[in-house]
Amino acid sequence: MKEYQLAVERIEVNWNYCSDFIKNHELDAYQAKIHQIHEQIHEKTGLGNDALDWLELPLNYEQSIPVTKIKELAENIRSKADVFLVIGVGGSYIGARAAIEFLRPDNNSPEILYLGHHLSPRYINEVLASLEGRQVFVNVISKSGGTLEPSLAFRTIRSFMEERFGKDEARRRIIATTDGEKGKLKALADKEGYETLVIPDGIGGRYSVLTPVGLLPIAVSGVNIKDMLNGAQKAYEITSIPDLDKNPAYIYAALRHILLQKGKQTEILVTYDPFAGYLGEWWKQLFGESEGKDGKGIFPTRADFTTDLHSLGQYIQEGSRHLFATTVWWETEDDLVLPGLNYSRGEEGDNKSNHENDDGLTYLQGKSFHEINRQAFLGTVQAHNWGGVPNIVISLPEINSYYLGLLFYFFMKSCAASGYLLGVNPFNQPGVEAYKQNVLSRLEQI
Ligand SMILES: O=P(O)(O)OC[C@H]1O[C@](O)(CO)[C@@H](O)[C@@H]1O
Repeated sequence: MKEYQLAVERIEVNWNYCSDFIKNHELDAYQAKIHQIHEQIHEKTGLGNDALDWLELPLNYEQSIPVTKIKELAENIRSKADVFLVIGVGGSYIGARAAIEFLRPDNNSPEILYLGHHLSPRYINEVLASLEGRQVFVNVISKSGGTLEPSLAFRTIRSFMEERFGKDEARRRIIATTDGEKGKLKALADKEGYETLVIPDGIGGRYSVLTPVGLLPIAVSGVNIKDMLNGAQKAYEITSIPDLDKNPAYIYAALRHILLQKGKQTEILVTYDPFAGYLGEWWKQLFGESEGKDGKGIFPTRADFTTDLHSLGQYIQEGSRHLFATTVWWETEDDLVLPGLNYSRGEEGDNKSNHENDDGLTYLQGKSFHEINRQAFLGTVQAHNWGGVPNIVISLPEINSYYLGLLFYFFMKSCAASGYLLGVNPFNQPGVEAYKQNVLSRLEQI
């Protein structure tokens, strides 16, 4: 490999700001291993191979996903609801929230609220209060159908809905997204006659954003889910090449693995847009649950720049050197130009009263915020690199559903390869059970 970047279909992975830490011959040495991993993923012969049904999902999505049904349900909800309540935790809500908050709901969208992702009574009370007097529709999402937080939230909301709308009308307003056969939620949905959407077998929560789990809420927000699936389809194409030097998902996996071998045990996903916060949360679950096992794995965390440069920036520049960053940079057309301040508080012609450069920022007048943000990004990756923090940069050309679908799939594919590079099963999460069992046994005693 000669360059420090790989651009395919306008997604670019750039490791220029890792050059003090990664030499391209080290990357080249991953070629054979990546070929082997590619085979394990695509032939489904590796660890956890029964959970790889997300892999080809975008390829013929019209066959594997009930897109028309999802769109019809979404249109019905959009025409009737003031509030759409998404109940779920982890992979059963974060992907949808990431897309909705990043792409921003359109004007015809109901307000979208989230429940079932924690147990705080203050929060639940506030959501309940905000439903009063409004038309409410509910999507309860749980693959297992028995996770504590969404189950408790759904019981609370069922009680509210049945009291408020009557049992019959309540059941017309509830959609359950769950397993096609098993689980308490499936049994309840059958008994009550709720509309159901099936989470395909062989797809774990954190790999499910492009299934009905994510697609119904995303469609309710007004996003074109076909565009998103088309983006994922393109990502399938460009990440289904076994060659490391042509496949951006494998490059990202190999770069992370090299950095881990060099003691960089913490990865910060950096974005420069506060609407990308849940995208970072989705990425955190994806990599955290997939890799953190058997005493291995990079600890994934996220930061929102430039905001967090004023809190974490000091540590990143000069603290313990166990960090690397992955910046996701998006081009945007949604820009704003820094205005001038051509006012005068005194008499016309009175030079003393000309305050237009009071803040010393007139040199930036007429410049766009996006360009200023870009300079902040470029200045920051360089400074952090000087401080011993390597930076991988992933760039995308536009903020839209197509490129978000592409990015979701890119990360999932990369994560599968990353897990195999580490030698772990990237599709299970046995460690989550310990806390769950412990909490449940305590709850039985209160
Ligand atoms: O969809 P479910 O079964 O409620 O699970 C929600 C989340 O909980 C976990 O099982 C871990 O607690 C995640 O892997 C999953 O995304």
